[in-house]
Amino acid sequence: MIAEISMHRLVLIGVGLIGGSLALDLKRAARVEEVVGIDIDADNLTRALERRVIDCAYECINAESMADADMVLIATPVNTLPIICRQLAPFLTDRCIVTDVGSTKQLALQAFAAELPQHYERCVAAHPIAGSDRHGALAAQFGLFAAKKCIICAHEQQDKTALQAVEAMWQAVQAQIYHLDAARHDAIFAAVSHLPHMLAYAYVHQLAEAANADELLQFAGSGFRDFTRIAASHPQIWTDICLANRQVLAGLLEKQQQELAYLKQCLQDGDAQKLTAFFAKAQKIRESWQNEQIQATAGVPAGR
Ligand SMILES: NC(=O)c1ccc[n+]([C@@H]2O[C@H](COP(=O)([O-])OP(=O)(O)OC[C@H]3O[C@@H](n4cnc5c(N)ncnc54)[C@H](O)[C@@H]3O)[C@@H](O)[C@H]2O)c1
Ligand SMILES: O=C(O)C(=O)C[C@]1(C(=O)O)C=C[C@@H](O)C=C1
Repeated sequence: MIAEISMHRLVLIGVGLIGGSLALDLKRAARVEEVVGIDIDADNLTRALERRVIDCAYECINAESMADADMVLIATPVNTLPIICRQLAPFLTDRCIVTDVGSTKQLALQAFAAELPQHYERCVAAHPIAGSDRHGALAAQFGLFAAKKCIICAHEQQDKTALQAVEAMWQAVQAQIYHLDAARHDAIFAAVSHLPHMLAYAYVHQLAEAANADELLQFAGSGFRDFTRIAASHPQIWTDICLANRQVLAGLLEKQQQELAYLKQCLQDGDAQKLTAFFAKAQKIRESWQNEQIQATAGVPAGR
């Protein structure tokens, strides 16, 4: 059992879907007295204040916005981490913890090590496996992380109390903590998150490039909706993720082409047996994954 967390001031950099949702839950659970929001989008900050996601707003990192921070949570596109860490450096007190929520973790650890060497021990790389295709402060919601996994990629110089504080923060919003090495994390999420996003984007492009694209979209139903939901995700967020993980991802795209080539061959051969076997194997895997998800979330209060 991890100790409870109680913060006076949390500085949230990037007041969007993930950072905003975490702020809402921490405030509701009375684990933080004040959330300071920093974001480059002034309109987004206004919406965040209106929705009480944050208590005060700043458009830049400076002595005033960073004053008395117990923890800094970076929830911006992953490519912004190095510059944000560089900007933070002069304002971090010894006790302040720095953490992030980015979808790729080797880049986060590299940014912490390169830009915050004096503070590296108190930098904790984390990644909640929860989200949606929406973005910005208006998308922030209560209960987003309940019964969801949160991966922590601790490093070799990790300060134990900083690690425990970040674990306690995610436990306070009902996330389940898992630990992974950063390279392993990036390889896993290339396969189960980044690749499906690229495939959904590619498929939407294939439709859009057809001569009768409007007609195709007019008749698209729930199969189209379910397969392409994630193609509505924020372009900058996903450009950064895919580029940060490009090596593993390129290999997986190559493998996907082999799967498609196999399917094409089955069609050309009119091989119903092979096709059915292929679909049946996928169906079984998908069904058992779904059953495990249902069991894992059993008992989570409704409306979360
Ligand atoms: N969307 C998901 O499903 C999901 C899930 C888990 C983790 N993540 C990770 O969480 C992070 C945030 O994603 P999100 O979905 O909340 O995005 P979002 O677009 O909802 O929020 C990001 C916010 O960061 C702000 N921002 C961008 N650059 C900035 C900068 N240099 N300084 C300050 N603010 C800046 C944007 O204006 C925006 O308000 C990303 O690193 C992403 O990889 C996303
Ligand atoms: O639900 C979605 O829309 C998501 O894309 C969530 C999702 C995922 O791929 O599972 C996206 C990125 C993350 O880093 C974690 C979760």
